[in-house]
Amino acid sequence: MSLDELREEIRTIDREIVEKIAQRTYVADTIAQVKAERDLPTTDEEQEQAVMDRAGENAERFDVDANLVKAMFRLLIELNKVKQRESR
Ligand SMILES: O=C(O)C(=O)C[C@]1(C(=O)O)C=C[C@@H](O)C=C1
Repeated sequence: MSLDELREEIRTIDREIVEKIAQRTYVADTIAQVKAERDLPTTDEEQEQAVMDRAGENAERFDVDANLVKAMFRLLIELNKVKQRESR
């Protein structure tokens, strides 16, 4: 494969990553609506721990750095919490 072809592959993957982040954010927005309707707090620490544990397991499964993957998920969770707080 040429350098251009490899970079084209990266370009496609990068777009897919952003698409998945958008999908995750959309679902989290929907969860936020449900929590607001039920007067539940925006933060659910047990759920956050479950997300982080899964992130670590999936990192191991796909042989990527667990700390890096967990840092990314921590950021995604924090972004959702900021959004959820703002929408109340
Ligand atoms: O599952 C929820 O309750 C969410 O709001 C989603 C989410 C997440 O991004 O995974 C965000 C904030 C919560 O503290 C826990 C998890």
